[in-house]
Amino acid sequence: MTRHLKALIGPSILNADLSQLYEESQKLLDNGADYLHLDVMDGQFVPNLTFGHPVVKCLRGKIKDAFFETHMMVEKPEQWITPMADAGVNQYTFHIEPVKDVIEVCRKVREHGMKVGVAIKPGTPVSEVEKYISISDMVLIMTVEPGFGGQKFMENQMAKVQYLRENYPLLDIEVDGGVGPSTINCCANAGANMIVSGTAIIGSADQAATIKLLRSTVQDAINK
Ligand SMILES: O=C(CO)[C@H](O)[C@H](O)COP(=O)(O)O
Ligand SMILES: [Co+2]
Repeated sequence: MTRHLKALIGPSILNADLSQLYEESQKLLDNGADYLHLDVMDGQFVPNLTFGHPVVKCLRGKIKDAFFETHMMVEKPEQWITPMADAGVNQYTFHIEPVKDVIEVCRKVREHGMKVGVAIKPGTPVSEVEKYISISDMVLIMTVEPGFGGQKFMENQMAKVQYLRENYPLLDIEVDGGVGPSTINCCANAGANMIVSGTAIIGSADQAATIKLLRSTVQDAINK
């Protein structure tokens, strides 16, 4: 049976009211989110600090079945594989830039029963991540400099998405950073099928309608 690409919308809770992390997360899921994108920052790989596995574990304690993707913007991703797996993470997406042995990290993530995502910053060539496609489940192409939500979308990153889609038709390709109704068309046309959107969804007056718009735009492009 041939695998078909699906349009999946994974809101980032980075700019949500983190004092209401559970309520904000549940609201996104009630409004149709396909998965939750949890931005983990260590203040070293990026100049910002968010939360770690204890918070993810608490959230999993209240939200039993949703798909959790952690976006690991950390200097030592190998250090957090076991704690995040124990916390109930489904997909462990890490940046390859600080890692010496990416293959070993991918292997360890899978050994812990999580799906593997490999991520690159805007300044990293797509050839750097292409090497790891055969041992990962998804590629994340950052469309902002990682570290903060609410930044301007970097359209010049679409060439990487287009290259990957043309060469790997069934690969899950995620974009993350400044994605919303005004930028979704170029993401969909370039070939992204997994969409992280934070500010545009969190700040939306109608989250369900925004999620629906993002998903239908991408699914229409896939079906073309
Ligand atoms: O990884 C991230 C920043 O490093 C966030 O996931 C991303 O910024 C999403 O938020 P927004 O849609 O507001 O840009
Ligand atoms: Co992110």
